[in-house]
Amino acid sequence: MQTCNLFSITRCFNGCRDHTQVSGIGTRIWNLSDRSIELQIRVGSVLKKAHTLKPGSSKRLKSKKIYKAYVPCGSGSRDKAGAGAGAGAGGARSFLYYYDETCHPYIWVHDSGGDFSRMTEPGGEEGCSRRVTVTTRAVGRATGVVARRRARFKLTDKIKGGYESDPELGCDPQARGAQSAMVQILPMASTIRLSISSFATTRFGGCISMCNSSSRFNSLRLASSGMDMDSDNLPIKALEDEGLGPQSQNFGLKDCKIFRQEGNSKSAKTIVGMAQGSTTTTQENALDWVKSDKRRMLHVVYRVGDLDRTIKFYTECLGMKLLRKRDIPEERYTNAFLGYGPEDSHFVIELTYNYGVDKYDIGAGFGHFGIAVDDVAKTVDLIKAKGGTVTREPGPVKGGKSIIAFIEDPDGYKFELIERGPTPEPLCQVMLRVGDLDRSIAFHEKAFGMELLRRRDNPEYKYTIAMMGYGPEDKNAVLELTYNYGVTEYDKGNAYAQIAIGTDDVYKTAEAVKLFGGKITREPGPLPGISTKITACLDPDGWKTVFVDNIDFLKELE
Ligand SMILES: C[C@@H](O)C(=O)SC[C@H](NC(=O)CC[C@H](N)C(=O)O)C(=O)NCC(=O)O
Ligand SMILES: [Zn+2]
Repeated sequence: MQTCNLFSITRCFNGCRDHTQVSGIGTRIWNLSDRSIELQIRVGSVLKKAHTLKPGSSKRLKSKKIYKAYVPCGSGSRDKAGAGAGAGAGGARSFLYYYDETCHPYIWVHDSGGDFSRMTEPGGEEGCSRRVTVTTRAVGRATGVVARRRARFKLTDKIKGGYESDPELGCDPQARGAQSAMVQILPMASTIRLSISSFATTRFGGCISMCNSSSRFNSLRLASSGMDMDSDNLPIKALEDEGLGPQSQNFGLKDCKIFRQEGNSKSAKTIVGMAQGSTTTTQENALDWVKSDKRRMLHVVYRVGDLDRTIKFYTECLGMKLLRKRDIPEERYTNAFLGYGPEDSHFVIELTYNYGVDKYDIGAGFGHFGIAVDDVAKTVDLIKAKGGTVTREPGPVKGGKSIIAFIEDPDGYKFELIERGPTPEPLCQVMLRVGDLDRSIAFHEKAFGMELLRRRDNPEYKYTIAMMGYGPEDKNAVLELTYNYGVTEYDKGNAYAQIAIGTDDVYKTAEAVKLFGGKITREPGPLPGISTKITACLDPDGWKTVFVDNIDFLKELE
């Protein structure tokens, strides 16, 4: 875990009271590290500005708005999971809000994926304790507040130490003595999960800010102790345990050399170690959440060249029902949903017909869809009678006992017919080929919260399969991952699109995906034109999954 040293100072007027800045004064961000960093200013996920701060240099950001500043901790660094939190160049590791309407050294509010924290100071008195109310709320992208929680913090200022003057700012901090703020965080709310990383001034005068790969799964961490606000002992305890006593919670500037902190390597290592510990905490929090999230495989999406041709085959040969169709002329495509039961309780197929496109390349990575039938031979006979294509006659699977057969639909998609007793989920498999089975199992367990239901190695035929899903294989649709010995990559073609999975929180889901090595290809938020919140991602093999907000999904079906 690398630390970076950022320090901000802003124009103040007199004493340490909350002021609304005169417009145009702005906030100055210092780079106290020994390497250039890129300061990325975004609104939402849109990169508005990028500034390169050389060591010891600073940049004044003129705004009265809350900024979300991406601060890559070390150029090119990536967080442990290998995915940067932001899309920014240089491997932005975390992004921070800062509030530029206070003349106090900044408590950087770590934030990720849409949490929004605003510090407001109800006009404290100079040099005395003040209450800082931090209101955190999880907001969807411009979709308003999802949840609002409050915590009240007691900020006790002790005026001592010294600012370096900053002629540019015209604010001569010397004139009013320096500031350093002792912060005692007395959380009033027991459930708040807020990640505040801070400028912790070590006993040796260094200003160190922790840029941990923050995520929604963080809890409050001063120096990234990973302490959860829910715990009785406060972060202060963790720091004391590490010999970083109360004085280490200065948010202020005491002894802080503006241009180069003389931080003590020991304390830095300690804090870094704590930060690494907190990354584990973060991952543990994410795992817990992912496992507790209400998830279900909703539908599999793929493209066909003739919608009516496919609908006819699926209904007449495979016994599916046409559940609904939707035409999106402005986007020049039509969807048809087919399955063996209603979408609010069954895994279904979402066909996509793009106007004028009658052929797709299925590629080599897509394997098959699995359909459980009570009599494979009978089904095969029906398909043959309808002129369908049978590519593998009914019989026991090679190296196993299950009776299977393979057929192809009009576009060439393979369907495995699997002989099975009555099941609530006849559409029971999506088989995709992967290049590293252990990597794929771990990813689907951690990032998707799936369970490894079955793993079967077939050395005779040089392949291994793993069944992953959210419930028993005979009652739920599963993702069948197939590894062929020695094959690490497949051409994915352009026909198969993705699986859609339901979730209670697309924002947290996206964070967990990033945390465990997935790539977010569509930031969480509402689809244009409809309010359904989704996020899209790629797994380590490049297979796409879309997560859909459970409540929005049901509203779409109404
Ligand atoms: C468990 C059941 O749903 C299966 O899909 S296993 C079927 C078996 N799979 C493979 O052979 C996978 C490896 C293959 N090289 C591939 O990449 O698809 C299969 O297809 N067996 C064929 C048979 O005739 O039994
Ligand atoms: Zn299969």
